[in-house]
Amino acid sequence: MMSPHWNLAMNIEPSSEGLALAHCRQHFLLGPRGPLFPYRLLQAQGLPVLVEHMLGSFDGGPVRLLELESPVEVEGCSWRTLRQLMLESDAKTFQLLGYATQIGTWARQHRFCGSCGAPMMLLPGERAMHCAQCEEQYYPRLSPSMIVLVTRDDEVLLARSPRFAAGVYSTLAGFVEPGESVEQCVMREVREEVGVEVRHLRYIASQSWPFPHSLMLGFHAEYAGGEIVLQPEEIEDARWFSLADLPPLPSKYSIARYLIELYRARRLGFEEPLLPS
Ligand SMILES: NC(=O)C1=CN([C@@H]2O[C@H](COP(=O)(O)OP(=O)(O)OC[C@H]3O[C@@H](n4cnc5c(N)ncnc54)[C@H](O)[C@@H]3O)[C@@H](O)[C@H]2O)C=CC1
Ligand SMILES: [Mg+2]
Ligand SMILES: [Zn+2]
Repeated sequence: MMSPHWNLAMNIEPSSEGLALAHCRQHFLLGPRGPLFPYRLLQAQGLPVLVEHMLGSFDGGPVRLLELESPVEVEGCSWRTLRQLMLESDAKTFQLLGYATQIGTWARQHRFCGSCGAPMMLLPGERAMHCAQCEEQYYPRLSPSMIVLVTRDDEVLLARSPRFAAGVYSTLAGFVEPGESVEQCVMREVREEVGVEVRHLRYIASQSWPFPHSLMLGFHAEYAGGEIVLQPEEIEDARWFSLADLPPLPSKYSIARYLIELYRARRLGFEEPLLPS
């Protein structure tokens, strides 16, 4: 597994040196040299900054996040979605942007206490917002989600959501609901989305996924019975594909892709892929 090249370090000395990202609702400001700007340069633009967070260090220098109220125009720059940037970035930049977008989303959504409505303050030395009235802490939100490759010998069950790029098929995924285990979630989501039963779940690996704040828990599961029945609206198509003849697959940074390539490698005796970090 690849290890991160940047470190979470909130206690970096405040100074106007280093780099910064400008983020607003899963969009980043993009300059001629990408999404990372000299901090001083961004500061000088008079941007509508909602909150500022120290993210950590990247290639040895501090990186800050400026969460903006709105995606204002900046000369010579444009706004790009995190999804577009995923396709254009190297792995470590995507990891930094994924982290930044999760912190930015949380910071934007937790300025006021959800219980009493009072303005909140950042807890010193922690990534948490604090309500003094309720004595309540709010940490960044994470949504556990399962993702599963359903297998039947040399075939795998892949599906399309109407949101996918043309031709792309992927594994099944879904959010864990209150009161259920991840294993129960796998069984339920597979039943709901494609109408089949699975058995012999095998946990494979996890991945932080910033769309918008999922923690993906990845499985392989064997087909146990039933015919494919598509869930209306959610699933546009689902089929069995032979490992020798797979359709276009999702991003190389996705655990979906990893789960498929890992199974193929194990069945057909190829070298195993690396888990995207
Ligand atoms: N990294 C990867 O390889 C992949 C990651 N994913 C991620 O898995 C997650 C779940 O996948 P979906 O099929 O979209 O989920 P899903 O099958 O549970 O359906 C999505 C719907 O669930 C509802 N929902 C329930 N709990 C929710 C929550 N905590 N947050 C948001 N919506 C919630 C909403 O109505 C939403 O429209 C998403 O974050 C998606 O981006 C999905 C496929 C591949
Ligand atoms: Mg789903
Ligand atoms: Zn409160």
